[in-house]
Amino acid sequence: MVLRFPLRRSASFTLECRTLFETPDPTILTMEANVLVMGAENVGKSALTVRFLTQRFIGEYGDLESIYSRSLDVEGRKILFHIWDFPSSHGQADQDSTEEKRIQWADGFILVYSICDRASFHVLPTKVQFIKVAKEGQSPEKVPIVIVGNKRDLGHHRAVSIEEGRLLALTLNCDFYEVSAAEASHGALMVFQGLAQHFWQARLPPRRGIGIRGIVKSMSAVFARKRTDSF
Ligand SMILES: Nc1nc2c(ncn2[C@@H]2O[C@H](COP(=O)(O)OP(=O)(O)OP(=O)(O)O)[C@@H](O)[C@H]2O)c(=O)[nH]1
Repeated sequence: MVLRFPLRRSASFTLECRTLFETPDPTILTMEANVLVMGAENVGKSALTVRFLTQRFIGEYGDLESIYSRSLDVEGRKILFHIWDFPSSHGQADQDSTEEKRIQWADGFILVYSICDRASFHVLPTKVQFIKVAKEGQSPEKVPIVIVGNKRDLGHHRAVSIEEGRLLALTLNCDFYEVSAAEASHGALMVFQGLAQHFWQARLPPRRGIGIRGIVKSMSAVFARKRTDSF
């Protein structure tokens, strides 16, 4: 299926998007997940999203709010992402009233900052806290949050070191990537692949250890069989 998405400004782009409904093979495991892209203004939220959707960097993205979809194959499993890209330039009042709604919609979060903009880095702890409060009652494993330091190509304007990014992510129990949406596609892809791994993990039933009872049971079964075999 070829989906046509409105893009910011007058442009539009065409995306080859194979959805779950076109996957007749029942042996392929599939799932859907909603992802919210958050962060301060101008950090590259749209650039990262469009990179993941089209592998392209188009430079200017305007301020259209959109939900995009793309499916991704990860280790033989298919995941359909719905990605809500929200421009931070929208009014603060509007943001406050609808942010909670967007957070409730989302299964996972990408928090973007620019490595050249320290203020965009400083807002992250508050955002993470806001998500955790809104998603209270759900275990952190089920609500993955990824912190992404964007604009890695602008190293000469760097205001946040990679170590600071890593440390913050560690402190907040989030994954961390530093990428350049402008330079390459693999950074955006890694971010979504990482999220996909989390979603699959959360969906798998918790692994139970065999336990002492299980070991005793298995050993008894083996010895019982041996005794029977010797008759
Ligand atoms: N050099 C460089 N510029 C980038 C990168 N990512 C985005 N930009 C530029 O940064 C500016 C903002 O990018 P957007 O993707 O519109 O940022 P945004 O966070 O969606 O901005 P809002 O919609 O205003 O919230 C644009 O001029 C992009 O071309 C990057 O990795 N490197």
